[in-house]
Amino acid sequence: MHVEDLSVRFRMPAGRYVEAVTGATFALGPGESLALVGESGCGKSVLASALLGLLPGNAETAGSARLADGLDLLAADERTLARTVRGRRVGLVPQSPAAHLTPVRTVGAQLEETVRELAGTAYAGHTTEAPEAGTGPAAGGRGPSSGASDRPARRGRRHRLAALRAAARAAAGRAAFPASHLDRHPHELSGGLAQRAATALALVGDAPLLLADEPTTGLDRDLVERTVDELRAHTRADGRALLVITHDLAAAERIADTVAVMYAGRIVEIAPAGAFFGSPGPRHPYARGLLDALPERAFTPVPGAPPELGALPPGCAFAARCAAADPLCRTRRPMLTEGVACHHA
Ligand SMILES: Nc1ncnc2c1ncn2[C@@H]1O[C@H](COP(=O)(O)OP(=O)(O)OP(=O)(O)O)[C@@H](O)[C@H]1O
Repeated sequence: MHVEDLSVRFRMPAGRYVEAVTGATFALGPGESLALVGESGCGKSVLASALLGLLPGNAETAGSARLADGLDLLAADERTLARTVRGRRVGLVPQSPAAHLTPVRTVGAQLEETVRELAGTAYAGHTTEAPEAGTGPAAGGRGPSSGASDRPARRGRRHRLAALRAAARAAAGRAAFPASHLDRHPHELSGGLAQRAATALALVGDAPLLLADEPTTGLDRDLVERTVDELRAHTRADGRALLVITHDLAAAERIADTVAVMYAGRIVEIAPAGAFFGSPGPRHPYARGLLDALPERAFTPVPGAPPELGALPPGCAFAARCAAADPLCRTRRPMLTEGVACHHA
């Protein structure tokens, strides 16, 4: 996927705008994983929603987000997005698996339904309770179990059902969800298994791009690591691209090839994960501050708070919190140049 100059703003009353995302540019290839990190409210989820065509009515977008086959996600109409993008070209690993799964249905049933929806006609009719054409009373008064002429139809139906079950089991297997738990409801699952069930749903359509929006929120550290490792494995093994949106830098370090740091709606630094988390480290003062705030590092929070996205300052949005800011920073916005948007990096 190539995202070029993607911007999203929300129209507000009295002609005001909230500039949620401005000029985001990045590329993501097969087998690669990019982590988009930043504090709450910096525009990460809005960017994800833009890629899936899930923005509310007051949103205006600009720029492009092209998939390898040339489809621009920002320009595509709802019908195209619903029929060919969500689940098929872009799989979504949700923020809260428990909320994403339907509580009253077993995991197996949900997987089968997703397989059927995404596969279209291949499994059509498997849930039809009525007898198939030529087998019911209206077709000659014979019950479904009588006569020879209905056998091929029933065999076909049984075959489709078996194929559907097999496809659902295969998806569960790929997400390491145990087949023995397919008949359980979401509330009968541990947090880890619920996460795997949600990942299995995201993998059903075999989408070449996975989008994971805060996939580790609310999980304990062990589970974060397992979830992240599993997502990473799906990317590496199958040549998928993975876009992970997270405020969890430890998870980002574990999963990403590339890190993009967002601040106040803009990507302020984009760097290979090894250089960012290791040596020479981040170049943007905000990115350095994020790492220094980690308990295992200096444990020193970035002072102050980000600006309102509806009232951004004219210069660098981070200037008010930055120890190195000078008059240039307060008046002229730094552009992203060679991976960093800072006058002093
Ligand atoms: N429909 C909307 N109308 C106006 N502003 C909106 C709308 N949706 C989101 N925003 C604003 O866009 C900004 C970015 O929000 P977003 O949810 O993308 O942040 P985030 O970085 O994902 O934060 P979090 O981690 O808390 O989800 C926020 O200031 C939010 O208030």
